[in-house]
Amino acid sequence: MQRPLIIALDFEQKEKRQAFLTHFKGETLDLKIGTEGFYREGAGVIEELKNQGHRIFLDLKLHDIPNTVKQAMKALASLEVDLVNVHAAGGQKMMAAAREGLEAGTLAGRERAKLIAVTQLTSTSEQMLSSDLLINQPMNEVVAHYARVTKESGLDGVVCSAHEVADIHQACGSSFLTVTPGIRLAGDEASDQHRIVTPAEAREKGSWGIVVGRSITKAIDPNAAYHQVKTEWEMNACQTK
Ligand SMILES: O=c1ccn([C@@H]2O[C@H](COP(=O)(O)O)[C@@H](O)[C@H]2O)c(=O)[nH]1
Repeated sequence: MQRPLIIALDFEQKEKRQAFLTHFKGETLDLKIGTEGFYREGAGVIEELKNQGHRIFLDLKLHDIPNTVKQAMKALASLEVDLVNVHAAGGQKMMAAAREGLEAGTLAGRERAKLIAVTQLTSTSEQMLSSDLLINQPMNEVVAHYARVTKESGLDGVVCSAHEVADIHQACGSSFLTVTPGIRLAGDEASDQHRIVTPAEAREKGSWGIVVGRSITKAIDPNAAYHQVKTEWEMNACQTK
């Protein structure tokens, strides 16, 4: 994956996911399978999408004791996806164990999947951080701290909102990966997301990759919406060169 625009394939039925992809015949995509799709369809969905040539972010956000996460990552490594993740809230030992498991499960001669950690969900607001999680620090400082711990644990990057990318780059260096969901085309509903930006803003703020679900999957013309997002995301890149 190179500065990917990742489509979140969140559908309540396999048939709906498959119908959605008919809008993209002949295009190679960066796709995200999350808990909804993986719990329903199992590993078969990964195989199907890989056979079609797509690159995969398996977004299961593992969060458990270190040994359990290590063994789960070892098992997930056999799926040979491109990007996997854990929750940074699991702590340094858990994240280091995730990396060990991923390395142990990656076949010799194959490239290890990139491993990233969720800092604070993009559906979490500053107010929720303090009232629900009892974290009484500003969001950008909390996210930058989680990113620092993630880097010290040997991971490749984090999931965050684009609003925190500058602070993460300052704390961890600009080559540390920042994958940012919470992307909306101008005028689209935020729904359950709180820390949102447009694709152009994400690029301006320095996101490495963006994750886009409903702005594309719920669009009347998903292919047109995808290319609108892609143009905003890439056009900006040319301007900032
Ligand atoms: O902090 C996070 C981590 C993961 N996600 C996932 O990204 C997509 C976003 O979907 P939209 O429809 O564009 O809101 C979804 O699959 C989440 O599970 C996130 O939003 N925030």
